[in-house]
Amino acid sequence: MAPSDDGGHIVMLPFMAHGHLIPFLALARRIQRRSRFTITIASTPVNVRRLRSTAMADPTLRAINFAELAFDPSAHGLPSNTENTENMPLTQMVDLCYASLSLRAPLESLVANITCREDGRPPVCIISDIFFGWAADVAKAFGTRNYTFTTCGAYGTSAYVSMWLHLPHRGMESGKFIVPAFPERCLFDKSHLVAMIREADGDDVWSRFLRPQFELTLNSSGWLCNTSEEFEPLGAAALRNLVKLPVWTIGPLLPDAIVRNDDSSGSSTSISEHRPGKPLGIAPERCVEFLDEHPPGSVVYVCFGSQNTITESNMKELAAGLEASERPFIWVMRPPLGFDMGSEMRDEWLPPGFEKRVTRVDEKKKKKKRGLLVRDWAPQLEILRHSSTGAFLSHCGWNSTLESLSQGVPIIGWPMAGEQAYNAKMMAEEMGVCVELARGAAAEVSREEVRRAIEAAVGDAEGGKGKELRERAMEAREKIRKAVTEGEGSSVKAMDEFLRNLVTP
Ligand SMILES: O=c1ccn([C@@H]2O[C@H](COP(=O)(O)OP(=O)(O)O[C@H]3O[C@H](CO)[C@@H](O)[C@H](O)[C@H]3O)[C@@H](O)[C@H]2O)c(=O)[nH]1
Repeated sequence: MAPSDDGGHIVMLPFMAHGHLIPFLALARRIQRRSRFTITIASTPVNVRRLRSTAMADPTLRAINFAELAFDPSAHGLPSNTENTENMPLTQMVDLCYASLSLRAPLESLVANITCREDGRPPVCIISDIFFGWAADVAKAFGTRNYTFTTCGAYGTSAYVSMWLHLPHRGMESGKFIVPAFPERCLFDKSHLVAMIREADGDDVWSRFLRPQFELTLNSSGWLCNTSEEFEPLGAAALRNLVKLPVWTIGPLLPDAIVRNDDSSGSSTSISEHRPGKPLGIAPERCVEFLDEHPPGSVVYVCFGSQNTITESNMKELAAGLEASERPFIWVMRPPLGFDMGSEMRDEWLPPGFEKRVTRVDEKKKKKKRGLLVRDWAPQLEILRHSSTGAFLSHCGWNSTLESLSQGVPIIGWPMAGEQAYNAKMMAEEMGVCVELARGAAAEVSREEVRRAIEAAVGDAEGGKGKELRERAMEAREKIRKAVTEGEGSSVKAMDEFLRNLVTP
């Protein structure tokens, strides 16, 4: 436990995306458990409503306060109620980023109210997302501190932020390049860059939003990162090198049930409601039932996070590759790129007869169902913690990465956006826990490549990578568990140090 504090107030400001809201909630829970601070998470009305309903259902979150910050999407060219990146095309995402700048005035009012309510004492600090660098100015104006929390890993964050701060990469002749803050041996490749950064020149829409925000985060009093020292030694060093501020590696912020040293494959409803305020596309029990029918380490889980999808032609090839692999699988499906991601799936997006073939049970031949198709949202944690799950075909979002490796499940990487390609690079080069299938949502993937990647991850062929990948993934799992072990874990100590620092004048 951290030293006793005087029960001040912490205000948290997550970016409006599930991949950010989820770790912010987890951070709030962790701080609350280890201190007496009052915590208020501030966000737009739709997001607050969802967060509240999650907190109501979870006793460990009940004491957390939520504050609505007034937000008018239509004033920024967004459809009404569009307050989250979920199912949002990239073209709208930039609008949401610019629109988020309008949260400054409501945040100032909130901080002023808290200050007034607490006899002129401002909040102890504002913990804000890396996309909200402006919160450092708000904190300063109220005579309090600001800490930046990156919901991504240290390696991925350092590469992402450093590349935006050191533009341009446009017209780069050679494929390989060094990224400031990283050692020379750690060369990056042009193919790691998503289009928006490859094409950025400092004066494009993304540069004009991201660069000032990242520069402002460097004025905060320190950074928190959702990782641990032993899990990402190179990334942690790179992040300190880049931001030149104190960095507390307080992660992975995962539910206790998933990190606990518990090898049982049973289901748990307590960890399934993972998307604030939205229902699951399938009951966790059905996934567990499917997984129970297959041998340990045999099932491939396919899911691309909360906001990514693939092209229609890749969807067909992925389906054909999964079929050709002859391995059992669970696939979380969303409409392909170019279609409304929140709409119903259509048969025409898959090879003819695919669903029927893979979900058929042949009683005579005693053949089990090969595939479980989940619409929109799966109970990912339950699936990953089941001993039958053998590999995760993932977009390499940081939460998915941590969730998978915390269970010793190796990754078949298909990074698509943000810092995902850097996560995949680190997992392949530094950790040896990932085979990369493709880079970019629009990369053309063939069924044979899919089949081979699956075989490399779950197959046992002599000379294949499977065994080594699984061993490395188990090593990663141990590092994660060690970091969050009460009393001795590096992340537990880092959290206590951070909390101690908050009460130090
Ligand atoms: O069917 C699903 C799909 C997702 N999830 C959960 O949703 C989260 C998804 O997070 P993540 O894997 O990080 O993916 P994104 O939603 O794409 O996350 C965004 O935020 C991350 C950092 O916070 C970044 O690493 C990513 O690049 C960025 O896209 C995870 O907790 C998953 O368990 C489910 O429970 N069921």
